[in-house]
Amino acid sequence: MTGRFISFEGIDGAGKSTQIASIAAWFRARGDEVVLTREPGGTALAEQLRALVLNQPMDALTELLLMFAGRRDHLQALIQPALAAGRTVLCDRFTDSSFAYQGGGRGLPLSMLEPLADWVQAGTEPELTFWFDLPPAVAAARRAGAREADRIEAQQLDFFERARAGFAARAAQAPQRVVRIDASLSPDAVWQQVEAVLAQRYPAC
Ligand SMILES: Nc1ncnc2c1ncn2[C@@H]1O[C@H](COP(=O)(O)OP(=O)(O)OP(=O)(O)O)[C@@H](O)[C@H]1O
Ligand SMILES: Cc1cn([C@H]2C[C@H](O)[C@@H](COP(=O)(O)O)O2)c(=O)[nH]c1=O
Repeated sequence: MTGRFISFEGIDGAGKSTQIASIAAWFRARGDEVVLTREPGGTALAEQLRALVLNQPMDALTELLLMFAGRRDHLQALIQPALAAGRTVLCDRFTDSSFAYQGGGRGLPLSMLEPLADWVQAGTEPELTFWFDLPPAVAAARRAGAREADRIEAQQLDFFERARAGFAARAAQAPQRVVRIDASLSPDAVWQQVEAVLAQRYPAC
């Protein structure tokens, strides 16, 4: 793997999408070729799975399997070829979201998630993950002003509390990879934190 693989995580409404455009611009200014992508989704097949998983009723295990099925296609068809070509892949959500939402939120056991992550990723892991962290009530207020809720966004606050705890557990397990950003601040203050991490991790040559 020669390119950079960076992921962005957090509960719905944390402000990931708002920051990713600036992050893409930061890497492009350094001369990187940037690929912006997302999960669930990122390929034609995975986008079809996204439409199903965000809108159709299903049980938690089906939801988990569809997330990982889409991830497999996304890795094979888009992420791994882009990394092999030396590109910088910026991915709005990746496997940490499965641990937070299907593990924490839905309560599926880690013993179910861990082997799936191993099989599907086969060693491909983000080198850096920004975790945009904020209280679920603040995120819910932001979402309410922005758009209509999908099947997962329509969950109650306690679901997002468990998902937030799931992200915290992932950050504690991988402190070198996962950087917590205080996402409750203004967009400018959030950007200052992100930019400081980028400047420290990727100093100018
Ligand atoms: N730091 C911020 N302070 C206040 N509002 C914000 C901030 N960042 C983003 N917002 C607003 O909150 C809403 C959600 O932001 P955004 O879509 O970036 O979140 P997200 O993490 O990408 O959400 P999702 O994961 O559900 O797609 C938008 O209306 C956006 O303008
Ligand atoms: C990758 C992934 C995502 N989810 C959830 C998290 C969000 O509620 C939606 C995606 O919506 P977004 O607006 O694009 O953030 O999917 C999940 O539950 N499990 C996953 O693995």
